[in-house]
Amino acid sequence: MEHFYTIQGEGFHSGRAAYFVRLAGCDVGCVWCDVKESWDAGSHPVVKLDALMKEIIATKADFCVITGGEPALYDLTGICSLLKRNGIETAIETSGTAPLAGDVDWYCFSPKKFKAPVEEAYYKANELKVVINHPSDFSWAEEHAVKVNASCKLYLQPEWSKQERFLPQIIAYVKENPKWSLSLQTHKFMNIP
Ligand SMILES: C[S@@+](CC[C@H](N)C(=O)[O-])C[C@H]1O[C@@H](n2cnc3c(N)ncnc32)[C@H](O)[C@@H]1O
Ligand SMILES: Nc1nc2[nH]cc(C(=O)O)c2c(=O)[nH]1
Ligand code: SF4
Ligand SMILES: [Mg+2]
Repeated sequence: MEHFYTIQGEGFHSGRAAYFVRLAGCDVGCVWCDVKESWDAGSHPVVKLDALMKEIIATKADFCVITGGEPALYDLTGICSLLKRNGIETAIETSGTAPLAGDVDWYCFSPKKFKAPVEEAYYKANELKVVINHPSDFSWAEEHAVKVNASCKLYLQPEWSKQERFLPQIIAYVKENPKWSLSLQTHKFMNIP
């Protein structure tokens, strides 16, 4: 759908320079999704992998985030190995609803109520990032936290349009449950992609 060099705004790698590759197509359908225009893969142009790699390598990026849409719908073996061969670390942002084909260095798992994740998401996850959109999402987040591997980092991220309502609750929750950290979509505050 689009590709751009920016700052990772969310989660563990927040603040780090990152080249984003956003693949179009998603079958999850979150009501609050902030990139609904990514859902229809057919409405975006196909980009050749070698051309994309040239654009990435032309920057100083040492980190590439593959997102979407739902990037795990695609076989990412080729893009991941090309990035690795060029010394670029890879990360994926995924709802974990499809098994991942491709070797990534960082797996950010953001489960959704709208479609159940596959079991491999729980052991592959380096980071569990749960969007808080309803008071019941705190206990829902805990249901996933007990299933992820022991070294997985845990984040709660307010749904962007409900930040004013949920931020105080997330702050109080993280203070009571310090295994969780707060993740904000800092790129939106900075008005960068
Ligand atoms: C747009 S999604 C694309 C990757 C993948 N489909 C997923 O959901 O993880 C990227 C990240 O943005 C989060 N996100 C999407 N819409 C959001 C919103 N309105 N507020 C906060 N986070 C949101 C998702 O949960 C996910 O962690
Ligand atoms: N700067 C920036 N950071 C991000 N982290 C995750 C994003 C995503 O949409 O997957 C995202 C995004 O769209 N922009
Ligand atoms: S899974 Fe990700 S891209 Fe798909 S609708 Fe949900 S937030 Fe949007
Ligand atoms: Mg985003």
